[in-house]
Order: sequence, then structure tokens, then C-alpha cells
Amino acid sequence: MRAFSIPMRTRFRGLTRRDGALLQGPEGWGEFSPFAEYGPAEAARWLAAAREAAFDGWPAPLRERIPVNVTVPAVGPEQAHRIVKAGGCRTAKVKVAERGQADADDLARVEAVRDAIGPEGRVRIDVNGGWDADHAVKMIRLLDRFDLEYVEQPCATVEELALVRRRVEVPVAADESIRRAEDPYLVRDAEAADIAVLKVQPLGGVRAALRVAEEIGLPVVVSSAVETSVGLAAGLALAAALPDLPYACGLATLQLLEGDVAADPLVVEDGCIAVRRPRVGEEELARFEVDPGAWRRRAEEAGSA
Ligand SMILES: O=C(O)CCC(=O)c1ccccc1C(=O)O
Ligand SMILES: [Mg+2]
Repeated sequence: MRAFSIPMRTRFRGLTRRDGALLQGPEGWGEFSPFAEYGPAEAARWLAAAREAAFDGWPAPLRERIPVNVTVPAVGPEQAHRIVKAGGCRTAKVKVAERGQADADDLARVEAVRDAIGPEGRVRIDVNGGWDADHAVKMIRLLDRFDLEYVEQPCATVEELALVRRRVEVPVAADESIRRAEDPYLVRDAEAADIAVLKVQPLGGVRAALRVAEEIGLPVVVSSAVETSVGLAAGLALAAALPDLPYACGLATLQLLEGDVAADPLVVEDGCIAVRRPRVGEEELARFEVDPGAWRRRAEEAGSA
């Protein structure tokens, strides 16, 4: 097992570095990078995803290129504009409702992103459960001045998502209500979302995520957990194996990191990422490598959870 710690270009989800481990097996490399606050039971699914990548490989791809969105952290409007222009994507996902910021900050950021991407581009927002239902309805209606493709996880609970979905025109996507839920199908049963955001590591691998996609019966957006090219490759494999892929995926997150462990990183070309498995480069890894001891212990704990 090898371990890495890569600085983030801008703070994201309160993170300033992305830490994780890499395991190698006959099929290639797998990434194990659960967030620091996750316990062994939750981390066990992330470990299963890494083991699948290294030892089992993935189902055959149905497509070669995956359209992706540029991810815009909760930065000021000028920086948001620059990120979208540099991203080269026709879809942008904008983080809103950051703790310590005001509604006016969200309005200014989304306005700048719409301006940067142009009238033909798509703009979606991700609230990470930061609003209560009444505030969500108010903010979604305000922000829809800039024409929203959908709103991801406007509120924390499935009940609130269902309430908001009935009160706004903008489609609702569920993320945390699927990947961190005991029962991901509550969203389906409560008719709480129009779209399912699926992430490979939190769901326990590409095959596990494909089963969720099939069972949940909603259009899927594959998104990353801010991973190196090794973890992103698993997201691409999922996006490539889904029977339908109507939306751009949130896999352009290498742009959020200062560097990568791959010799041939998964970069965006013409708004898409090519479906392939990059090689871990010794020189690239060396820039960010840390002692793997803590990650070995974390994997052991997760393995026996
Ligand atoms: O979807 C994207 O564009 C990037 C991925 C992303 O936003 C994310 C990354 C790590 C943890 C949570 C999330 C999230 O979608 O909420
Ligand atoms: Mg999200």
C-alpha cells in the first residue's frame, strides 16, 4: 500500500489537502480515500471499491468519452468566472450555501458562472444539504433567474427533499441521501428526487453502484469524491457502463488538486474525459507520497467492520 497527501488549489468541503491510499492488484491500482471523519463501517465500502479496482476490474464500457462538469467551489465571483473559463466544460456545478457566507454570495457566484459559460451552457448547483425547505424554495426560485439545470441535495433529509421537489420547477438531485444513507432507496420510495448522484467509493464499487442505479430507477450523474486519477478512473468506468447517461458527470475534479499520482492524468478534453485507466507514475507519486502506516491501520479496521 502507498499513501498520498495532495494540497487542494482552493478549500473544498473544508478540506485543504486530499489524503488517501493506493493499492495495487492484478487489474491495476485502486484508490482508498475515505474522508478523515468517516468511521470503519462507512470506510468499508470505500475499501471494497479499491479492492474491486485492484483485483476484479470493471464491467465492459459502453462508451469511450464521458461529458463532465467543471466544479466551482464556494469562491468569489471573479475566481468562479476564471475557473469556468479555464475548465473547458459546457456544464458547471456551483457550490452554494457555504457556512459563513451569505445568500448574496451565492447569487453573485451563480451569476458569474452563467456569464462565463454563456446562454447555451448548463448550470447546476450543489447545496450539500445546507438549506431548510422554506429557504431552499426561496433560493432555488431566486437562483433560477440564471436558469438552473438541477439542484443537488438542497436539504439534509429525504422528507425535506420531497417537500422542496413538489414546490419548485427545477429538478432535484439526491447525493448525500443516497451515498450516506442506511437505505438509498428511501429517495425513490418518497419520490424525493428526479436525479440520483452516484459515487463509486461511498457505494462500495462500480458493480455496487450499477446495482443502485438499476434499483433506484432514476437518471444517474456519476460524481467523484475528489480523487486522484486512480479513483476517477473508477467513476469513468461506472459512467461508461450505465445503460443511459443523460447528464454531464462530476468527474473533472483533478482541477481542484495541485497535482496527481498518475503519469498520464485524466484531463478534460473538449468537455469530456476519455475512458481509460491511468498508470501511477513513481515520479508523480513521489511529489505527494507519505508514510502508509496510518492508512494500513485504517484499511484493517475497515476490513473487519
Ligand atoms: O460533482 C462534482 O462536480 C464534484 C464532486 C463533489 O462535488 C463532491 C466531492 C467530494 C465530496 C462531496 C461532493 C459533493 O458532490 O457533494
Ligand atoms: Mg453533492
